[in-house]
Amino acid sequence: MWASACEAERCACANAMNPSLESITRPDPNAPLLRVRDVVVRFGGIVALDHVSFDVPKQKIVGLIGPNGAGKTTLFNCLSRLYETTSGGIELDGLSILDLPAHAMAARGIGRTFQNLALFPSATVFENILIGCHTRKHGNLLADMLSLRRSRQVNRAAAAVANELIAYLRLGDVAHRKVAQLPFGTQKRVEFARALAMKPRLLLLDEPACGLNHEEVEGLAELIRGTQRDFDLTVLLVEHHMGLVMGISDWIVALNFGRRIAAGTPAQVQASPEVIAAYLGESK
Ligand SMILES: Nc1ncnc2c1ncn2[C@@H]1O[C@H](COP(=O)(O)OP(=O)(O)OP(=O)(O)O)[C@@H](O)[C@H]1O
Repeated sequence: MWASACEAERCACANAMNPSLESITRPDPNAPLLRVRDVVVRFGGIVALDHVSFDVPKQKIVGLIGPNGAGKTTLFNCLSRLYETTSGGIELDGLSILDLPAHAMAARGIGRTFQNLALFPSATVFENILIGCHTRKHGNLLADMLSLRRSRQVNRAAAAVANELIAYLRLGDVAHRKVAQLPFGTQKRVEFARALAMKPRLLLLDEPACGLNHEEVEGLAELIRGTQRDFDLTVLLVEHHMGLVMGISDWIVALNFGRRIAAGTPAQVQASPEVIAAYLGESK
């Protein structure tokens, strides 16, 4: 929906800094958006991720599965820069993210939802989504503060994006209600909208089906597919709900005890003896 605008904005910034950089840094359109290479994370004696490697191709939905304690959340936390890797590399569009702080990830194009919602419960739906719009902003803050006109323009643009997302996610009826007063399924849609407000290229969804009923999970599958298409998104999805993850993913990566045990299409991964053993509790 607006990925091309983001790309143009990014190129304009790069050219303004140094025109000669454009030819050097021009992204390969066929390269994966995300590369995870040989990532190790240790917590004392626990090896949460053990030399994990995989790619997430542009504009695909990739599911990350594995039994409890497999290392899925640890990997998400590395991608959000909430955890440090012990070793290995993570690149977004060919550039390492490992030297960036967590607060820079939205501007870099990574948006995220959380397993246990991370909304502001006493703020309204509109305000929560507006926060997402401002989270991504990476212009010249001092110049904006000094210019009332510019600041008004920025706020108007953010409000327009928030209202667009409220309409897209059919949240119009509750736009000015406090999030704490809303059912859990609706709160999940608000968190989804807030993540989209950051205009991510890579959207990380952490167990979006958790706590939803059967009907809501069906709606969620349509929402993820539709959003991926309409916003040209690349999605990495951690999910225990096998019906959802197998139904919507183009590619699946399976972890167990911190190791990658399978990667392939949903059919290939479902047939993998290592995956079957891991879910039956037979794997080491
Ligand atoms: N901050 C931490 N400190 C110590 N150990 C941790 C920490 N975070 C995760 N671990 C450990 O790392 C391993 C992987 O945990 P992680 O939460 O990543 O698994 P998961 O696949 O997300 O599990 P679940 O599906 O239950 O959420 C587990 O053994 C866990 O106890």
